[in-house]
Amino acid sequence: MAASASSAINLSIKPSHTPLSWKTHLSSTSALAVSPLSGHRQYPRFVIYAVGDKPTVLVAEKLGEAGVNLLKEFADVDCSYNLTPEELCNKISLCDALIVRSGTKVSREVFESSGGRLKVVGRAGVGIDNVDLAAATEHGCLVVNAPTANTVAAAEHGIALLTAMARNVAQADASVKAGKWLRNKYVGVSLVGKTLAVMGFGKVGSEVARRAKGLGMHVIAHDPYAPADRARAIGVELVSFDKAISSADFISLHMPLTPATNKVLNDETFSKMKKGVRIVNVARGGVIDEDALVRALDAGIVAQVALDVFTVEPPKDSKLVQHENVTATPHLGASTMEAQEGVAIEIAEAVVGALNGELAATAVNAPMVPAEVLSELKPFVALAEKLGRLAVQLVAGGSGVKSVKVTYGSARGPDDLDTRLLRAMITKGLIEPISSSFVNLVNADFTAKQRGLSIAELRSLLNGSPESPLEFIQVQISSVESKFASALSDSGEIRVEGRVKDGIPHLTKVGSFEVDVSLEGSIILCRQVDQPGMIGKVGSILSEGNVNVSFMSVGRVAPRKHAVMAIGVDDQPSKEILKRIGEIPAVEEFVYLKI
Ligand SMILES: NC(=O)c1ccc[n+]([C@@H]2O[C@H](COP(=O)([O-])OP(=O)(O)OC[C@H]3O[C@@H](n4cnc5c(N)ncnc54)[C@H](O)[C@@H]3O)[C@@H](O)[C@H]2O)c1
Ligand SMILES: O=C(O)[C@H](O)COP(=O)(O)O
Repeated sequence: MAASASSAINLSIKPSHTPLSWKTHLSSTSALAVSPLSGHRQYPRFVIYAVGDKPTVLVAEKLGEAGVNLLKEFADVDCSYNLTPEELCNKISLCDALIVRSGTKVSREVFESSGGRLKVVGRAGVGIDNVDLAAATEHGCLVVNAPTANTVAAAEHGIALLTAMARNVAQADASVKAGKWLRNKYVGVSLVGKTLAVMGFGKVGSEVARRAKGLGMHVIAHDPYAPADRARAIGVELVSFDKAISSADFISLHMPLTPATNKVLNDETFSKMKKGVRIVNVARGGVIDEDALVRALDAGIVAQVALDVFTVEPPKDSKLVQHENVTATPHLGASTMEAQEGVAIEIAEAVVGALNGELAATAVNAPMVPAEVLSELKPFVALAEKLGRLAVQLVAGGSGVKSVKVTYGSARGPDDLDTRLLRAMITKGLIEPISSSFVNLVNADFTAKQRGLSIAELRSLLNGSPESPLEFIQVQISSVESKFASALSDSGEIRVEGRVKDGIPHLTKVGSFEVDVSLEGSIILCRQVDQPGMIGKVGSILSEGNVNVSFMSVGRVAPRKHAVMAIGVDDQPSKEILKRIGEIPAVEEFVYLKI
């Protein structure tokens, strides 16, 4: 019985017409592909490769050996470093996955050149500012990163730069090697008791803070999104941006490069800093306006800076790098043996998993669905796509679909049901039969929006056991004509509804007729005047055409009135066979639908 949630329409799930159904043959569900990596769950709808096929992975920057070996167990691996943008674009149409570090620009042209083959970009590291995410999403290409394995390495490099800068290690080393002995020139400053402002209190920032506290520094941090309890646990005060930069003796940058952080250190913000401030940047070069930094160094506002990252790498502006108060390293933050092995394994597992159809835990441009949730939802995900496919094929002149309403009937509360995956698959089912678009979890929302297709999701909160995540999914398409008028609900929308039975998706309602047919193979829907012998007549025409019937079900209003017969068929009936079904006198309308 349906109790309507505040956002849900009030649905009656009490059968209005009793379905009569029997099964002539039920094929077993196809076996799941086996991953070479143990412990990975498989999700057949996203599997891209048939058994025996090997995808090709292009590794465009040096990757730790353990990661390359892992990739080789599953894929043909092409390690080609230092490709020009043109060479990358030329190669990419032969690749299913691409792995890069920060040195390769994965531009829109790369996605456009891939001809739809590129399915995954793996960023062997944290920052994804070198990947055009919008273009990736538009092309249905998943982007994954390796966000944890280089955290400690980056934090250690930040501390190395902080201490080296304070004691002029790099400059003094160069002068000794040049035969000089300048003990008075390279007098440094102490760290103990000084205030360090950590800008960006994420993984690296908090590890830097922890270490700086160990050096006796007073640490404050600015991060609009950081949880206060994490800061409290480390003994760090979270403060505003202005307070952080104006009270710091040292500033260490650890935020991502985003439109909000682009050139966040500029003439105006330098002018708010304490005279003689010292700055470390192991985040991204673009967070500093480099011309303004040279001015601040020349004016003595900034006494020293230590830079691991630059707006353009390698840096072209020798004025900054050559400045005597600048210590520079060539983007070495993640470059320890340990971090590179860790990152390589992290990204190889993510890429192989994604190519195998798993939803990556480190997906950057797709919803992350925990494995337990995924395994529960798996049969409903298949149902969702099939209902989308059926519904759109019922539209007369398919491409006019603009407004779709999806109702999820569930005894679970709205917070316990993540529908993003279901919505994506319904979208895939709605769009793919009527277009040449390739739709997946990554680009489903984008593709729907681009086509002007709006999908409204509603919940029907049911009483009963919440053991199963869903009882039914209903897809309704409004403001269209149907090529099978019986699929229209009383309110004039095309309506199909399905359930999962014994792990298999079933069609359970068409318009206001209750049916029960397993969603495998294809379906013939046929409206007839309910009378004896109809099932036999249709069945024998199909058997004369050598069409194997897998399932039949009749939903009727009342005995001897209208009925809708749903027939599951394994083989595609010829036009002649379909014509003969249409010619049975009691048949009022029929439609053949590919699932
Ligand atoms: N130099 C290197 O080799 C190297 C190595 C690792 C990471 N990094 C870079 O370091 C940065 C941090 O990496 P992470 O792993 O700690 O990432 P993270 O996502 O764990 O942390 C980033 C933090 O920045 C915060 N943030 C976002 N916008 C902000 C803003 N406007 N102001 C202040 N804080 C803001 C976020 O809330 C988050 O807490 C990234 O830019 C990454 O690319 C560089
Ligand atoms: O964002 C990152 O992970 C770091 O900047 C490391 O970049 P890299 O992989 O090029 O060393």
